[in-house]
Amino acid sequence: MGSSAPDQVTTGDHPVRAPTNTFTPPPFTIRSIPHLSDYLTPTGNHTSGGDQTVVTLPSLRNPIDSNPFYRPSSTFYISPYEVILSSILFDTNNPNPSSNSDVTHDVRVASPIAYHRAGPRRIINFDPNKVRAAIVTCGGLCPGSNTVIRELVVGLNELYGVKEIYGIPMGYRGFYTADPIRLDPRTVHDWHKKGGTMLTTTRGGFDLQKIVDAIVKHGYNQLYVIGGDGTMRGALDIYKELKRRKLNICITGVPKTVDNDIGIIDRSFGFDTAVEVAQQAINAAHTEAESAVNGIGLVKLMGRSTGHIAHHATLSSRDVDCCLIPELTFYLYGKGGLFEFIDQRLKQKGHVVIVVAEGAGQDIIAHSGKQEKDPSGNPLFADIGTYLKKELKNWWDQTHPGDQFTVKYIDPTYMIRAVAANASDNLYCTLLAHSAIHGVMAGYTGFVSGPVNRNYGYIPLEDIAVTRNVVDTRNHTWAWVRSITTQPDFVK
Ligand SMILES: Nc1ncnc2c1ncn2[C@@H]1O[C@H](COP(=O)(O)OP(=O)(O)O)[C@@H](O)[C@H]1O
Ligand SMILES: O=P(O)(O)OC[C@H]1O[C@](O)(COP(=O)(O)O)[C@@H](O)[C@@H]1O
Ligand SMILES: [Mg+2]
Repeated sequence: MGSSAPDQVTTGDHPVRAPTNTFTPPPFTIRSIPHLSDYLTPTGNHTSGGDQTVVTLPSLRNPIDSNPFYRPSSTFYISPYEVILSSILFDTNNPNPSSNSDVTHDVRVASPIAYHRAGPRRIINFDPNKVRAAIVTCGGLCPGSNTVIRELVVGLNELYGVKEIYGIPMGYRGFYTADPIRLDPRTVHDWHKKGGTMLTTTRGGFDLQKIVDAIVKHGYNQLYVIGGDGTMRGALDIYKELKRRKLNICITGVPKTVDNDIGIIDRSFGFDTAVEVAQQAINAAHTEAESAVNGIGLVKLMGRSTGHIAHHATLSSRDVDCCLIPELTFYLYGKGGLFEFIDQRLKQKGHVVIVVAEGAGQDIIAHSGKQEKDPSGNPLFADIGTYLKKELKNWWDQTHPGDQFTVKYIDPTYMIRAVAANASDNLYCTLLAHSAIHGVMAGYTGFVSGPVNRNYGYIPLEDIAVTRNVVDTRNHTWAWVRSITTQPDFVK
């Protein structure tokens, strides 16, 4: 059988050798981080709500200067001029990629955003002896939350000498319903080895005025909020209210989401750990399917509106025949559908492993009534796993009556997030916590810390609250999934 020759390239568009030339990157826009001095005068008198109050923002040398463990070098402190680019890919042949409609989804952008670099500042705006820090965890569990809490407590104490640190139980509602827990390095010393959150967490209960009133009542002046997309939207509201009331209180977010659905940052902490634990479920499904006659191993993984865990678990495993995520529309019956693919795969190798994200395929499940929501307003989805299991059996009975067939459905749900962080997530949590502390001690507020192109930056809460990180099914990593699984693209 003769092989056909590849198409001849006749244009000069794709030179064989990489061209070298000079290239001027497009201009980038620097995102400023809110600072207390935006609405408080550093040294003077200040009017607040009709009352004459004196607000002083002290300018102090960073106490790390005199910390015997650090010996800061000339490059130790981060200057306000150091920034990180959000996009580090450029098409040197097309400086204005957004003008090309074929690449509108491309990460190469005409005008990248730049974020300020995270890290210690030479001058700080808090007297460590007057800091009362509060730490709260909100939303679902995520491996590493306890590490972030631990490192916030230890970092505040050991880097800056802060002594008054409190944990807020029960998430946002805990500000106005629960007694704070005093935290010190001894209390938290082994928390990085524990899953969950030692502070406890809840969904819902976000009452802005009650929360801010409680913050004022307790005299907190630094707020560290660990949570996901919902929590960050709440933190933005708190920041705006603190600013409206002209309060000398900083708030920062530490982005936590096992689903990895927060945008701008490279990935969220706990995600790596969750993908690692998901391998155990996929391995079990593979073993069960392989040992059966016409065996199907079906694994449902977390991922409410994004399929990152399923996507990465599939790429890591290599045993998966089909990966279904919320970003991918699919159908079961007919040509090019899931069941046709499964039929072919069973004939080829006798078993099939399917990984499905919990938010996938909601459109194919018949719904009755209105969408249920959790106390935070997140949609509560129908169980795609049990639905697929039932439909698979119906389909098989109709198309292969009497033939052996087994579906083993594994739903590890909370097992992938209710674990302690792995080594790389633990390290990541430490850097996040320290970045947050350095920013707040320098008077920055309304920001989150996170890795942007592998450098830690400060990103305004305003930006984080509106971005979402979804799986791009048009890019190379999804193409890689398809090449591993050879699953259909479900285009009718
Ligand atoms: N749009 C919003 N504005 C203010 N608070 C919110 C918003 N969305 C969620 N929250 C609050 O943030 C907290 C956590 O939200 P949730 O969506 O459950 O988890 P996560 O932050 O992990 O995504 C809850 O207390 C919820 O009430
Ligand atoms: O049953 P719970 O605790 O509400 O959590 C379930 C949800 O939590 C998640 O892990 C996401 O949680 P967050 O948005 O809080 O990070 C989803 O994948 C899942 O749907
Ligand atoms: Mg969320």
